[in-house]
Parts: sequence; C-alpha cells; structure tokens
Amino acid sequence: MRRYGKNPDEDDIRVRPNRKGNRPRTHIRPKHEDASDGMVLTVDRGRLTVLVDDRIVMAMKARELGRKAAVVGDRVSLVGDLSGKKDTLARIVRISPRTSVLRRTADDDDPYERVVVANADQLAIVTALADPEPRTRLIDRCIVAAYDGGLTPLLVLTKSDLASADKILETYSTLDMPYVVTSREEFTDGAELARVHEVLDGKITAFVGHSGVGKTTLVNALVPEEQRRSTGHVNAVTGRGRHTTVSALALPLAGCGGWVVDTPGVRSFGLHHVDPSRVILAFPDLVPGTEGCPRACSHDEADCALDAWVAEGHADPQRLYSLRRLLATRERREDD
Ligand SMILES: Nc1nc2c(ncn2[C@@H]2O[C@H](COP(=O)(O)OP(=O)(O)OP(=O)(O)O)[C@@H](O)[C@H]2O)c(=O)[nH]1
Ligand SMILES: [Zn+2]
Repeated sequence: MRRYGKNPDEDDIRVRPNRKGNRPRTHIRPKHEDASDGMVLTVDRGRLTVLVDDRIVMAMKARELGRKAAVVGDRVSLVGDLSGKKDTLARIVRISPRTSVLRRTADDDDPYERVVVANADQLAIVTALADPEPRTRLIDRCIVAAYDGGLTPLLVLTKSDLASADKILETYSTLDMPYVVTSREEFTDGAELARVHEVLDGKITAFVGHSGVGKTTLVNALVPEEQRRSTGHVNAVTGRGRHTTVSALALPLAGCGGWVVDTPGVRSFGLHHVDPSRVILAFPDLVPGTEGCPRACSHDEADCALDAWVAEGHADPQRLYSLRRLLATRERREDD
C-alpha cells in the first residue's frame, strides 16, 4: 500500500523517546482490541459521522491520536457507544493508512496543506462544456492533484446539450483518461445513467468542479433520493474571492457499493506540495527515459534527459508535452 508522508494531518502518531526507561505510555493504555471499524462520511468542526456496519455513528477523535486528523473517506477504528442513537458519541482511536489522498494547499489565511478526501479511487473532474466555459488549466490542476495523490483522474463533461465535447476530448487524448459526457436531460434516460454508473460503481469517487458546472445536478441523479441537495446555488452567496469551507461529504451511490464524495469548490486546490516524481508515475511510458536525468530533475529544465530520449523515438513527443504542461500548472496561480 502506498503511503504519503510530509503532512502533519497524515503522519502516524510518534511515540516520544523514553528517557526514563519506563514503559511508553501508549503501551499502558488499552489497545482497543474491541474497536469496530468504520468509514468517515462527514467532518464538521471535530464532530464526525462514521458509517459502522449500516449505522451512522457520531464520533470524535480520541486525544491519543494527537494532531492527526481524520478526514472524509478515512477508515477508522472506534470505541464507545456505537448504537447510532441520538446524543451518543463514539471515540475514534485509530486511522488506517491511506491508499490515496486528495490534498489542497494552503490559502493565504491557512498556511497548511490539508487532506480533503482519503482513500478515494478516482477523482471526477466535473467540467461543463459551456456555461461556464471549460477551463483547461483548471482541469490540468485537478489532474495533477489526482496523480500526485494516487487517484485516477476521470473527466466528467456536463451540459452536452449546449456544446460538443470534441475539442476537450482532443486536448486530453494523449493522457488516456477515462471520461463520460452527460447532460441533465439524458439522466432521465436509463442508458445514460447506466454509462455513468459503469465508471463509478464499486469505487469511491471524489467529485470536484467549479461552481455552476452541474455537479449537484449530476450527484443528485446518482444518490438515493433522501440524500439529494438543492441545486442552482448562487455563487454570490459565498462572494467572489472568498474561499468556501473545505469540507467534503460522502454519499452512497444508489444501488451499488460505491461512494460519491462531494467536495465544495476547487478554488483552493493549490499545488505547491506536488512532487514531480509522483506526477511522472502517471506517465509510465516516459519513466525509463528519466534515468539520465540529473538528481531531483523537475523534468521541465534544460538538463532533463527526456528531450533526447523522446527525440530518439522511445515515446510520443505529445506525451512529454502533456507532462510538461501539467508540471507547469504547479507554478501558476489557481485562477489563471
Ligand atoms: N443546459 C444544461 N444546464 C444544466 C445541466 N446540468 C445542470 N444545469 C444547470 O446548471 C446550473 C448549475 O447546476 P448545479 O447542479 O447547481 O451546479 P453545481 O456545479 O453544483 O454548482 P454549485 O451549486 O454552484 O456548486 C443549474 O441552473 C442547472 O439547472 C445540463 O446538463 N444542461
Ligand atoms: Zn528530467
């Protein structure tokens, strides 16, 4: 299982060096062998809802977890009252290692990187084909965040009644990404929804998308009726230039084992934390060409060995172009 370090939210609890030679405190504490496992569905200021078997349990983090935060999608172990009854509160005593992490970087008033969603299999990048116009740089940023965190990017192109998907699909053809093209009218048609379910069923998919792209409309067509949200929020509610609170929400897909994790806004997907060596892993055809690169090569510099390697015909030059375009998005401002 891959682990992603660096982030205070993710680090395992460290046991302090024990100068006095007595047993470390963590060993004296009960080991919670009776703990039950669950998945975090929502987080709201320290209060979490966790799915345990088929019950929704309210919980908070046990103090022994220290700074480590549980986020939506985390697999956790809990003790205490797991009945799910009103006014009960369980304690989260363990957070399992994550298989993937969707991170956002810091905005101005928040200097830390945060994990937004843990353990998602894929990142659905929801983009309207028109109204609002597709923004490829924003799509690129999301793709990089996905590659960096170990999620498979998935293009979800909405409002196909308004414009054709050909141009966007052409732009991303060298990345070999899965995609679906949808429109609201077609959701009433069983075949259209079946196609969307095909790419989502049995998986945990985090959804990101700029406001107004039709994310809520789409998510509502996929989740059970009682979980639906109202659509058509006016952007002015949050006010331009302000960041909405980052708190994701896991919703079950109707009729299958999968989950949709809805995330508010992508404005805050800063990419300063991204490591080029993780992004290139998404280009396995180019990886052998990096053997001649200088140490810690950004793969976007004069000494990079990839230019010569591609020129020798080992890989498609378009693939190198795509890699460089993605790597360059790290340096740009989000609203660029
Ligand atoms: N023409 C067309 N309009 C759509 C489609 N899907 C959604 N819309 C409209 O686009 C607007 C935004 O839809 P939402 O689903 O609220 O979009 P959102 O991405 O959740 O936006 P926020 O709620 O602002 O985050 C609404 O007025 C919808 O009715 C579609 O397939 N075609
Ligand atoms: Zn290089």
